[in-house]
Amino acid sequence: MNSIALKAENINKYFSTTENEKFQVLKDVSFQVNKGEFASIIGKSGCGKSTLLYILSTMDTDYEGFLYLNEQRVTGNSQNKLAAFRNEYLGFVFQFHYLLPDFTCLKNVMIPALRLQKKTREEIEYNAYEKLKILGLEEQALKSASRISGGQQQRVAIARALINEPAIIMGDEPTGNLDTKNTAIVFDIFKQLSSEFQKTIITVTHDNDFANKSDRIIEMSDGKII
Ligand SMILES: Nc1ncnc2c1ncn2[C@@H]1O[C@H](COP(=O)(O)OP(=O)(O)OP(=O)(O)O)[C@@H](O)[C@H]1O
Repeated sequence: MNSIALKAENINKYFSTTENEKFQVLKDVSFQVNKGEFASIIGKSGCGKSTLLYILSTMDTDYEGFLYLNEQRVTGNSQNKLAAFRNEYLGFVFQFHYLLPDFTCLKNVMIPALRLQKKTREEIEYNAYEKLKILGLEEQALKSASRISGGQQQRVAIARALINEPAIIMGDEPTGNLDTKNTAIVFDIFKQLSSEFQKTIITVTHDNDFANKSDRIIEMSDGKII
């Protein structure tokens, strides 16, 4: 049987509008994603995708319902415990790469591992090179992040998301800023990460072609999964 990487159980989320009114943005959202599955969350603007991803990423803890990641219940854990959990199990790729422009690509990839302080600097450097190699960027390793193309920058950001060997990679419009060619490259990387390396990928996207090619589409409408 497939093991479950992520399970959302009856998630409700409200935002306060005025003093006495609440607006329900997520309505009884339940679904699960298996280990190694590549899932895309789609739906019209304003349907609640980013709000959901923010909860799934453990960054937002103000919701009703339960969230399980890597077969552990994370709902109700302290902020410190959640931060440690994120460092160990989750990798993030955003629409904008947020690389440090004056640092080399290699250093950018190393930063999350240096912060974790679990390996020696030499080991981390070796691992960062390996990640850049998987992404076809060994020749860019020693260039500053500001001196490579947009597509390459996004691949460095993916390498950085992989450095701590997360079980789950979450993407918020990871191809939103890329042209067709680079979108296809990023798609193929995610596909490879899921099929070859058993990483679970959960990504919000506006790109229906991208979503259609992924293993699984989670479609939302007006705060619900449809
Ligand atoms: N902090 C907030 N306070 C109040 N309402 C919010 C807040 N954040 C989001 N909303 C509302 O919740 C709804 C869902 O927003 P969300 O950003 O999750 O949608 P989305 O599907 O990700 O949209 P998009 O595709 O445009 O990014 C929207 O109506 C939005 O206006």
